Amino acid sequence: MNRVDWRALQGELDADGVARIPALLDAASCETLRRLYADTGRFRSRVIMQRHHYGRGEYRYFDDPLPDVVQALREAAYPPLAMVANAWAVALGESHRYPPTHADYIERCRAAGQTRPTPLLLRYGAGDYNCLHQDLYGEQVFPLQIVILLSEPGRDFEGGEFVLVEQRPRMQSRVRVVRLQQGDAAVFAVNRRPVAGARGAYRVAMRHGVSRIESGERFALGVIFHDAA
Ligand SMILES: O=C(O)CCC(=O)C(=O)O
Ligand SMILES: [Fe+2]
Repeated sequence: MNRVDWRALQGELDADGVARIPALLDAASCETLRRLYADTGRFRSRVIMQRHHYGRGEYRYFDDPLPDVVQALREAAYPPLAMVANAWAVALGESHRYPPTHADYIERCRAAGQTRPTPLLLRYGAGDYNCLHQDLYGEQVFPLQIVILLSEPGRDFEGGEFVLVEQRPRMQSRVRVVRLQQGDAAVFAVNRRPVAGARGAYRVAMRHGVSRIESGERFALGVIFHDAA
């Protein structure tokens, strides 16, 4: 995490609501995380997406204690992202502010009854997809999250692109495909973000999802900063 240029990333997030971090994890770490999927004792729950009309595929929410790499990622990425989150709150005229450390923020989630960890591993096979959605789990919402692709496109799977859709006021929706390679991360807006307009900032709603996996198997790690009720 030390090599991440947070300043540049903050600028990209302000401009686009999404930023890529190339090679955040090396291939060995990706493989280790991918293999954890079968280790059912590490997870608090499993979701079969088609049962809830979330798409097709499945995911598992990690239980406490989180894997070291996930815990470290949450702690290291939170402070620079909280600066963006606070600037967005100011721009949107919202009064809440995010505390400087993730431990402080988790205390706030706990006080709101959001005590269950939200980092997750997702597994998709051929024909699977993830419908456009927002990862909201209670009143406490940290407005940025991270996804890391654990499989290699072209080698492990085809299709399965991460997409973001922006709904701007009185305009038609706009889609962005974020091309990731194994180990790359995307940082993106969870539910809304400010966009500078002629008369101050306006609010843009964001949703994300994954297009159909055409073949092979695709794993991803999702790191969400608020916990769940
Ligand atoms: O599989 C993906 O790339 C997206 C997963 C997702 O929806 C998330 O991490 O919140
Ligand atoms: Fe998601």
